[in-house]
Amino acid sequence: MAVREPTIIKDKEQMRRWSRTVRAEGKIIGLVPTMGYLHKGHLSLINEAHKHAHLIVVSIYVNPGQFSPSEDFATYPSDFDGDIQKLMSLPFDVDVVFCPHDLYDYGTNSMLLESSNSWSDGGEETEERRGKMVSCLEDRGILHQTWVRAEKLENGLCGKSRPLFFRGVATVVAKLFNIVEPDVALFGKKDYQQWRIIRRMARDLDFAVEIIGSKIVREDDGLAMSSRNVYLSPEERKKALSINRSLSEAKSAAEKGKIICKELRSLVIEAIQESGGRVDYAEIVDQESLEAMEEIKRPAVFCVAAWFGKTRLIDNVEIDLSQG
Ligand SMILES: Nc1ncnc2c1ncn2[C@@H]1O[C@H](COP(=O)(O)OP(=O)(O)OP(=O)(O)O)[C@@H](O)[C@H]1O
Ligand SMILES: CC(C)(CO)[C@@H](O)C(=O)[O-]
Ligand code: BAL
Repeated sequence: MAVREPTIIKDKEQMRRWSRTVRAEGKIIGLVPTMGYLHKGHLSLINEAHKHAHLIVVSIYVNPGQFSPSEDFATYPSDFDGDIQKLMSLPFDVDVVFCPHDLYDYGTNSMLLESSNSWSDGGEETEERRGKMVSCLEDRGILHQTWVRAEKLENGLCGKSRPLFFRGVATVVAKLFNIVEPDVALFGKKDYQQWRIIRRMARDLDFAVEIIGSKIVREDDGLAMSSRNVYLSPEERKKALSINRSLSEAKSAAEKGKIICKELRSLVIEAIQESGGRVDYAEIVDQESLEAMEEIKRPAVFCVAAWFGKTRLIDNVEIDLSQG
């Protein structure tokens, strides 16, 4: 069990002061960015951070910049007290929980924060403006106008159905890096594309942060842990097992020599559809570039997103046939 409760920091200046003070003492800082409602997947990232850093910061922030107005920003699950209890159950101390009220500049439009679906400039809400792609952030009226984009990596997979998602993720992670100034940051490979984009961003923009990807943590029955699993009915949850099951079958088939991606994709798509899921995508892509491939001849990752009822789940499996 942890000995000390984490210090809760809500203010970004205070967060930066804390980091700079401990850095001056020679401490290595590890950051684990999250949106809260912690589960064992998050705790595994924190465990990993503990191996690489002297001090650990866990951020909890549901970022309006990465949700579209039709997504679940307003209802995203949260349980702050439960999260702190889970952190206290770790065999070491988490030093800081950084949970800013907001990370964006709403200027004089702060009132709009309270009501969604409002435009920032008081202009008329026309169909044309509604049709424009906006995140919850723009929908609520902000002064923010600088975005980080990984122009190629963000296009496929989740980027197709969530066109502004990775812009929001990369930007908020860049902000967190600038505020917390960590030496190392941990991301889960469950969100494979996100992890690759953050790595690329850190490299392209010279962030002095080592980005570590951590393996997917699963429930005993194989379902990838995810905060959104809480939305699933017991029946949908059972059906959702088809994702991991079919991905594992596809990996075994590839290891036995079935390397044509079209065939492997059909196997997974059919299994998910038969179980009652709706496939958003099932793609086999290069692990680095995330470009689709026709045959598995280099390290690949098979990524899936599928809907079960109103819940969209993602999962993936790495397939590297050179690993014997
Ligand atoms: N099962 C998991 N195994 C490993 N890492 C995970 C797992 N689930 C989430 N993470 C990682 O935890 C970090 C914070 O993720 P987040 O707070 O969005 O949780 P989540 O469970 O992925 O939520 P959501 O259901 O909204 O996708 C991310 O780096 C994410 O990849
Ligand atoms: C990385 C992240 C914390 C940025 O908001 C979020 O996308 C998540 O929880 O995976
Ligand atoms: N786990 C990444 C955050 C999201 O899917 O909204």
